[in-house]
Amino acid sequence: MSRKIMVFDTTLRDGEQSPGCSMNTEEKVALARQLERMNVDVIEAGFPVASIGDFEAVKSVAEALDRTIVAGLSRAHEKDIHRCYEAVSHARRGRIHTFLATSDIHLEAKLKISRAEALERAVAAVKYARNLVDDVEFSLEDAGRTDWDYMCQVVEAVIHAGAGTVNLPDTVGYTIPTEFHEMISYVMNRVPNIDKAVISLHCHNDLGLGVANSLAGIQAGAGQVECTINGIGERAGNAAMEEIVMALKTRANYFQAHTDIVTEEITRTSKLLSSIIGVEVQPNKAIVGKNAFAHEAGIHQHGVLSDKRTYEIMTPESVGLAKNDLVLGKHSGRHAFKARLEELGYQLKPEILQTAFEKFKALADRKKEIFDEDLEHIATEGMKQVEEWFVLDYVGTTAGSSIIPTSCVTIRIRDNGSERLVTETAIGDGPVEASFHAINKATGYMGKLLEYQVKAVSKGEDAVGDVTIKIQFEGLDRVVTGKGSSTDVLHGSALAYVDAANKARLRLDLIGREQSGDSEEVSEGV
Ligand SMILES: CC(=O)SCCNC(=O)CCNC(=O)[C@H](O)C(C)(C)COP(=O)(O)OP(=O)(O)OC[C@H]1O[C@@H](n2cnc3c(N)ncnc32)[C@H](O)[C@@H]1OP(=O)(O)O
Ligand SMILES: CC(C)C(=O)C(=O)O
Repeated sequence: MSRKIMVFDTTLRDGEQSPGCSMNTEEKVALARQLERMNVDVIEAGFPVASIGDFEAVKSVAEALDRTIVAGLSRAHEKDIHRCYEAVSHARRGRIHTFLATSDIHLEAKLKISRAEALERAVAAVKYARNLVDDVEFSLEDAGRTDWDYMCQVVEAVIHAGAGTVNLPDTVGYTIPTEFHEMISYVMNRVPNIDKAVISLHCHNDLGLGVANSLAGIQAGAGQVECTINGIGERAGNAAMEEIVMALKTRANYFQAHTDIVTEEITRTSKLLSSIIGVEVQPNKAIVGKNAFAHEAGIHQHGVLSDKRTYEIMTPESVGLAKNDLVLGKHSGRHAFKARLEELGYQLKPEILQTAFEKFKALADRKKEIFDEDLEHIATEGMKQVEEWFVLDYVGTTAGSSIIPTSCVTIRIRDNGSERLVTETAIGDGPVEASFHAINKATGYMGKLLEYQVKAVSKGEDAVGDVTIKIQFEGLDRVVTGKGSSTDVLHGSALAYVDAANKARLRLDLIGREQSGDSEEVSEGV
């Protein structure tokens, strides 16, 4: 008999902890909808006490979903748990996920409390959460380095206190598969009330073993696995959902376990995430890498031509790689546009859809054919939803082998209902850098370029170039991602930089409001 394994997706929480992978509320909701379409069982949408923006995002995801359980994370503190409750209570099915570290290194060096005190706090946190909601998960942070007998005591106590799910994370990716299998088996066999809760796994990838450990834990009897799309997450990332799901599907007989994930949605979800965070997966990444189903060598090609099963252990179609031939163009209307976007996983609000449709028409006038990549790009642009204080009015550059690259920009600055135009000129090592310097001068926001990526998002000579940049602005606590696109790379780069400046301005505004205790509803844009 095949056991059902619950899939707990934490792309929007642990995944978002990857540097430069922050998402705004609109983006989180779009991804959450796609995750629901994929049929994940639980979506962890954020850490509500962390900021007003995170709270709003969890609340909005909770409101947007129809059937998936929406979880929020909280420390083992009443204030955190209550804030989490305020956000997840908007879901049809809300879960409070609370945690406390249990390894001696974390207890002694970080929390500075004894094992007995940690046990007491864990139980108190679960009881407090259970008074608010029925569905409570407790995580023993750094379980991978926790003493096994103490771990069993904590697991037994939190189940007794009302936790329906108990998570045993390998927080720092320290364990190896055989050892992790033994650890989970130990807990499953020793804890007397273990059948009253689902045991969950949450494996990090510091030694590249996140997926292997997750599969070992499933074999040992765990009923829930926590993971992220594309394996994004703190440090080296989390176990990649697509790899776990396809391993269980491809080796179903071996594992005698399955998930309810609609695997044909995997590619679409992976691409949606990449386009939101501006981070591509490596070409040789299992399941979702560009080369995952490509065959280059003659012997392989010969084999595949004879019978695909010689070199393919799963079909590209099973992960949603089937080619779509529907081409939209300038004669297409709103219905076809909306329908295709929905097929691609984008359900945009009517006002965003209208702007996206206008952009699509403008692009269709310039390009012969519009491909899915163009549509994905337009939809992602629409989801940015960042209030625009700065709008690029003009950018012009001069460059060549014997002139110093110089750029002139005009920025429209909107503030409190008024508008003014500011024009600045600057030089740089290249034309792109010159335009960034000129934008710094015009906006007054001084940024330093950390990463620059340009990619043709569609096919043909008239392809749209998608520019993604990561900028560290002075006075800002995090790196900001800016995106811009144009058939002209210099124009796309300037648009990306202005986008980043708008996000920096929004973030500084948000920090100002949090410091002044103003909890008026805002959504975080970076
Ligand atoms: C393994 C994981 O991924 S855990 C999740 C990690 N994610 C995050 O931390 C993102 C969200 N975090 C935040 O926004 C902030 O850290 C906050 C709002 C939670 C706390 O901010 P601050 O109050 O400024 O505290 P700071 O982050 O500097 O330190 C953490 C504090 O929480 C305590 N703490 C850490 N884990 C827990 C826990 N599970 N339960 C209770 N307290 C905890 C630490 O001991 C420390 O306490 P102290 O301030 O009394 O020394
Ligand atoms: C809080 C828990 C689930 C976590 O993220 C970890 O241990 O890595």
